[in-house]
Amino acid sequence: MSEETLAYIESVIAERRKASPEDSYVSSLFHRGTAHIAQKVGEEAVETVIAALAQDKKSLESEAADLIFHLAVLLADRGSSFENVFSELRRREGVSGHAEKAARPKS
Ligand SMILES: N=c1c2ncn([C@@H]3O[C@H](COP(=O)(O)OP(=O)(O)OP(=O)(O)O)[C@@H](O)[C@H]3O)c2ncn1[C@@H]1O[C@H](COP(=O)(O)O)[C@@H](O)[C@H]1O
Repeated sequence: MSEETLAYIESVIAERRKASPEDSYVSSLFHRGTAHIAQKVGEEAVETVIAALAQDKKSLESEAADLIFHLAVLLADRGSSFENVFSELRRREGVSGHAEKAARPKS
């Protein structure tokens, strides 16, 4: 999924949240609130893991699409966007995950 596709999905979500919840699944998610949207992200993540472990590539791709879609709704609900997520990923470029974890403040 390219950045262009994610930007398109975000624009569809911004438009559809103005519709009535009866007509639009996107709008119904916003109306049910952050906790419900977050729960949907969790459910789709679990369904993605199950599809991966079942070694079913088509289901994995379908569940991953559901996961990314619901994550886009959650980011919008919290006033954020994939652009901010991409910035964070770009900030991490060139830093090994092992080195980054070792540099985290100890809790
Ligand atoms: N990309 C998506 C998309 N991906 C997944 N889904 C929906 O996400 C839901 C996930 O299925 P689930 O079985 O987990 O959900 P559910 O159990 O029916 O829901 P709950 O009863 O648990 O709340 C399904 O209703 C899917 O249709 C999506 N719904 C909408 N979009 C995009 O948003 C656009 C606008 O949609 P509407 O707002 O519905 O017009 C669409 O044209 C698409 O581009």
